[in-house]
Order: sequence, then C-alpha cells, then structure tokens
Amino acid sequence: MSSKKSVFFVMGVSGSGKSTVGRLLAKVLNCPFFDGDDYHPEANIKKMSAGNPLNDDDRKTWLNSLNLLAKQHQKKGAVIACSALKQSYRHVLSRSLNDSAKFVYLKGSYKEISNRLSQRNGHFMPAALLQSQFDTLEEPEDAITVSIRYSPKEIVQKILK
Ligand SMILES: Nc1ncnc2c1ncn2[C@@H]1O[C@H](COP(=O)(O)OP(=O)(O)OP(=O)(O)O)[C@@H](O)[C@H]1O
Ligand SMILES: O=C(O)[C@H](O)[C@@H](O)[C@H](O)[C@H](O)CO
Repeated sequence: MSSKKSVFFVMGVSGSGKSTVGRLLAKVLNCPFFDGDDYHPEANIKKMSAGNPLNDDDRKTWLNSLNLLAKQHQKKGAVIACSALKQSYRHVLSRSLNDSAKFVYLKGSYKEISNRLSQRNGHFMPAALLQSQFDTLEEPEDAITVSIRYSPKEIVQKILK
C-alpha cells in the first residue's frame, strides 16, 4: 500500500461489522476512528429506534457532516464507519476528497447478518430494519469488498493487502 494517507469509509448494512472492523483498522493504521452513528441528528436515532427506516432526506445532513469530518482528517488519515448504502450517498461522502477516499464494503447475506443482530444487545437499531437496509443497498463496484465470514482481524489484513 502507498504511504499516502487515506480516509477509509467502512460501509455496509446495519450489523455487517462496520464499527468492529473500522475500529480495528484504525488501530492498525494508527489513525482516528469515527463511528457514523455518533453523527446522526437526534431525530434520526429516534426514527430508527421506533422501527422506521431513514429516507434520503433524513440522511442528507448526516452525510454532509461525515464528508466534512473526512475532509478535516484527509491529511493525517482516518477510518469512518458509515452505512453508505447508495451510490449517491458515497458520492456525497467522498466529495472533494479526490483519491484519498477509499470505500471498504463488508459483504454478507441477510441470513448471516440477521443471525449476528439477533445476538447483539444494547444497540438502538432494531433487527427488524435489516430488510429495509438490504432494499436500499446499492452494492459498490469500485470498493474493496470483503466477506464478513472472516474474523475482524482477517478482514483488516485483506483490506490492507
Ligand atoms: N467479522 C466478524 N465476525 C464475527 N462477528 C462479528 C464480525 N464483525 C462484527 N461482528 C459482530 O457482529 C455484530 C455487529 O457488528 P457491528 O456492531 O460492528 O456492526 P455495524 O455494522 O457497526 O452495525 P450498525 O451499523 O448497526 O452500528 C456485533 O455483535 C459484532 O461483535
Ligand atoms: O443509513 C442508515 O440507514 C443508517 O446509517 C443505519 O445504517 C444506521 O445508522 C446504522 O447502521 C446503525 O445500525
């Protein structure tokens, strides 16, 4: 890998492992990690907690704030976990970042991820919203794509290869 700093967006549906893998990737790269969930407006968290999926409009301010965050960390590098489900969202996230924005797609099936979500506690996102995440997902063609079947450590190794 080149020594030029990158902003990695770790993307995928809810429960695909973005926070787990993103945090580990940042640790290995020795750069800051940001969880996109922490940047949602309160109204978005309330909406999802109540079992309603977000729409394009709900995600607009949030995506812009993550793009700003990425630009602020462009020079030193960072890892940002963000669902980034649609191509148009990825376009907003990477705006003005040129080639320093890299997308990592954690790919898994509905079945694999719903199994994981059924075992996860203490998260605002209801497992019942998983189908809507898959319905919205436009799989990226130009991302570093890694199967969620590997362990977080193996996934990080594959990303850095
Ligand atoms: N590669 C993996 N192998 C096994 N379990 C994993 C793996 N990655 C994540 N997990 C587990 O799956 C669950 C979901 O992971 P995590 O919370 O990181 O996903 P997420 O994409 O950040 O979710 P959300 O978008 O809902 O915040 C957690 O319980 C986590 O410990
Ligand atoms: O775009 C979206 O619908 C949201 O970002 C969700 O994906 C959640 O924030 C996240 O996955 C929490 O579980």
